[in-house]
Amino acid sequence: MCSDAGAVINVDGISKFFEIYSKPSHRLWQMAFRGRRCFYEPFWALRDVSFDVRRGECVGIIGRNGAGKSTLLQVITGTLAPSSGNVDVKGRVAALLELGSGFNPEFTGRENVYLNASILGLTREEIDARFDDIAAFADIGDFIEQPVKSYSSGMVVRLAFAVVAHVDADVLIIDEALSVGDAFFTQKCMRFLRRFIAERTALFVSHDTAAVNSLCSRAILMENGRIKQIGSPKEVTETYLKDMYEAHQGSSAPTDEAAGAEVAGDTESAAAPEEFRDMRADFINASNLRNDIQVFAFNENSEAFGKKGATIVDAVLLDAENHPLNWIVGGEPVSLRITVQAHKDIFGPIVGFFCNNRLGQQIFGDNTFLVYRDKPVFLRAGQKLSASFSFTMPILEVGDYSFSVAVAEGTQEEHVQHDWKHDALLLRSTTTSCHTGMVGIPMKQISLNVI
Ligand SMILES: Nc1ncnc2c1ncn2[C@@H]1O[C@H](COP(=O)(O)OP(=O)(O)OP(=O)(O)O)[C@@H](O)[C@H]1O
Repeated sequence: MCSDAGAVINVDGISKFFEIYSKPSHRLWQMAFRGRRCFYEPFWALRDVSFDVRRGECVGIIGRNGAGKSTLLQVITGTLAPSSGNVDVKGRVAALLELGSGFNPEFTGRENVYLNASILGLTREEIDARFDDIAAFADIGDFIEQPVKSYSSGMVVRLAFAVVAHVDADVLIIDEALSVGDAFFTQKCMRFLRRFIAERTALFVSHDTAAVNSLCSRAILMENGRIKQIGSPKEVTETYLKDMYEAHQGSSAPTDEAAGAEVAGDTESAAAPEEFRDMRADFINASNLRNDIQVFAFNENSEAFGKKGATIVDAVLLDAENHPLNWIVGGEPVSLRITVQAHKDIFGPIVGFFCNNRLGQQIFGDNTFLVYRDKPVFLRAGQKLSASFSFTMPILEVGDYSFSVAVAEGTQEEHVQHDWKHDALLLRSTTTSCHTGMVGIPMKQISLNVI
């Protein structure tokens, strides 16, 4: 293939086979015969794979289990030699491949930071200067002084990501690492990745089509060791989902039909509910499709920015009687109460929130500005203010979510941000009826009419 002169990564006709032996003894024979006879069957994990990645691109690689994604990344990072073809990568490459594969389990976190960062090209002085930032990013407390073998998988990925985020890499290669961390950490990584790929280059393997669509500028679909499609993330993830759907179609169909039959029952009587409520709510909430959402306590130490003329001291979800909730159900009414402490006089406070999914995509949010536009509130230093938002909780897909909360002063267009707390309130959706789109909207009415 003709390579692109501006490419940071050039993958040119890569093929890779693994030697598959039917008996362990054949491996010994193979060594003894030194290639004069062949005792293995070649298994082609990659066949004639070619593509370029330019600076400023983030390319997502998706495909079913065994499609060859990890093998491809290992060939690109140089941990695996290709059987044929060439790879050329310009600049410093930092990779997060198999979980913790770069760590020595007997060494402490601190020792592994020094080991890994020096392998990635930093001098001892550079690592000394960055160590505190790396430890703060990993946020694993005193575990940094413990051997890595005592870490949970989440801690390993935190430390590994913290190292690669601080080595001034030109190219970042990530293999599914983000699926291991918790929601706070995933969002911190996402914020870092967005900044990183604005200027540099990343390759990102994932089964998560939302992550690929959110982060990547291009995507590659792998199938049986070959490239099936290269294109926009949207096009490529659509093909991937279509392939997955076709492969699994048989098994999921009866469940959908069962739910549909119940719902379609009596559309006339359910046509005009007195309150806004999904017409299927009773059926859904009595089944394992109920959208159970665990609510964690307000995290006052979450990452924050702002001038701190006022700070947010609490955020809580409440029921209709103003009782704090640690469990809510998607599709049901709920209130979010945000409490602000003023440290100076604030004229015209605006309090708002965003609900983010685990990729940091803002899926919904609101603020108090429009309601108080013509009657701004005056808050004196030392006073507290409570802002309340009552709404119907959308139905969330299974996964981790967070509320970011903020207080500003001024107008929608021109304001001073006093306190923006990322991920102040964590939610975990454990079961759901929502499998398409970013959230499910409760449906007031659904009907079928033969006309
Ligand atoms: N060392 C090895 N020896 C033999 N076969 C291997 C080896 N490593 C990978 N394979 C095979 O190569 C194929 C591609 O594997 P690879 O791990 O690259 O797939 P993948 O797309 O990353 O899959 P997954 O999504 O499950 O991680 C698989 O069929 C796998 O079994």
